[in-house]
Amino acid sequence: MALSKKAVHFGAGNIGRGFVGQFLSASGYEVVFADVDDAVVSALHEQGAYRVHEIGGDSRVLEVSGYRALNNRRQLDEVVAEIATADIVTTSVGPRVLPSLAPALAAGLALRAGDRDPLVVIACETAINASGTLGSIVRATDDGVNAIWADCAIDRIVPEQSPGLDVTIESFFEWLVESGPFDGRLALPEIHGVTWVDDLAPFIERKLFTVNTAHATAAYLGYTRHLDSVRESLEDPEVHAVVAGVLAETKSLLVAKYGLDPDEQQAYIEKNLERISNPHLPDTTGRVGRNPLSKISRHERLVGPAAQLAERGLPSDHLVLAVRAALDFDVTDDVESRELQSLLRSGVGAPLLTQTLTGIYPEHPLFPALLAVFTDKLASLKAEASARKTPRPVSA
Ligand SMILES: NC(=O)c1ccc[n+]([C@@H]2O[C@H](COP(=O)([O-])OP(=O)(O)OC[C@H]3O[C@@H](n4cnc5c(N)ncnc54)[C@H](O)[C@@H]3O)[C@@H](O)[C@H]2O)c1
Ligand SMILES: O=P(O)(O)OC[C@@H](O)[C@@H](O)[C@H](O)[C@H](O)CO
Repeated sequence: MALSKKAVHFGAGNIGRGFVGQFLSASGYEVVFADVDDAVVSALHEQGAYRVHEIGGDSRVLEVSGYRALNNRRQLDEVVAEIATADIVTTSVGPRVLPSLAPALAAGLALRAGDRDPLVVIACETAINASGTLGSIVRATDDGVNAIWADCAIDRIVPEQSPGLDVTIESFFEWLVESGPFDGRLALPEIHGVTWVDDLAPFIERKLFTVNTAHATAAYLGYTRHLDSVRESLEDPEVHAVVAGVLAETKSLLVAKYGLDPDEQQAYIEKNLERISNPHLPDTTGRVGRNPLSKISRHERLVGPAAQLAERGLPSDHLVLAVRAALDFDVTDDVESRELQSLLRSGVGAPLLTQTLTGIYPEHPLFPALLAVFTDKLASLKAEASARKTPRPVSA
């Protein structure tokens, strides 16, 4: 049976195959995956189906089939043509890659027939204002594009996977999409699992500053203790205390900023601590700590809440400790980790590194604490280097 609705999904990775693609397919969309990884695209094409294993209270296995798959580097024209006739475009490529999708979207929108409904674009990344940012890049080339850019908060833990297309995923999910941008131009699309909200800001900050702040803190502190899994990391009493500390700090921010009920936020914290230490879903400090440069940037899960707390005169010491631990993250197959480690060893001083990497400048109340963190890291690198140079005494 031909499906009448079409979705193009960029990024057929963990969240793309395991969550967004599966939900769109279950909602009656023909899904066209677009990815730059030849192996993933070929496997999707050749296998024609894959399975999603949901682990948790209601464990079950779901099969996804009936999709198509294209390589948006090698088959760009075909992807552009698919966008021109799609109802919806979703993404899960990572916030740093997201802007690079703008030319394909702009080209697809330029080809779109004038009488078609607006294209709905939902960037499903862990980032604030991801769809809006993508929209502003596309609109900078053509302000008249016929599209609705709807931001979302997407929450579901998909750890590193075994080779192959199947995805093992927690059964819990939350996918909140803002309804405001539709503004009477188009009925809200029927997508299984989506909750439409008028004001996304409190939800996205609550998710990013609770789930992802706790996750990143456990990952970075665990990594410095040579622990491989987030669960093991949370079992370490010192790490647990810092994670509890960051959660208390972000709670005080969320309560002050959005008037959240403190007991409800505490219940949300407890539920998420259980989720991130789920024994059935082993997650690694390497995956959760990936892209440390992004994670210590100005509006992200560590510096973002710490800066807002400092502006309100509230403490953020635990968040600052997590930033310090992030500077130790040194994983060779993570590009940002290599970039971070080389910047820390480049001879640039602590004040400039603090400003460039965190986006916090000397006039900001958080600056002294972050400067102390970078100063401490540079001092420890210097001490390590001089220990390597000092010849060991010859034993008698
Ligand atoms: N894994 C999770 O628990 C989870 C949960 C919620 C949200 N997210 C968010 O989803 C996004 C992706 O995370 P993931 O865990 O699925 O990562 P992933 O690495 O498993 O998947 C990313 C996919 O994007 C593809 N890709 C990279 N550049 C591309 C490009 N230019 N065009 C098309 N495809 C491209 C990669 O080949 C890969 O298949 C991130 O923003 C992440 O924060 C992840
Ligand atoms: O995807 P990242 O790198 O932004 O963050 C790593 C994890 O915290 C993240 O993937 C969570 O598992 C996810 O955000 C849960 O919804």
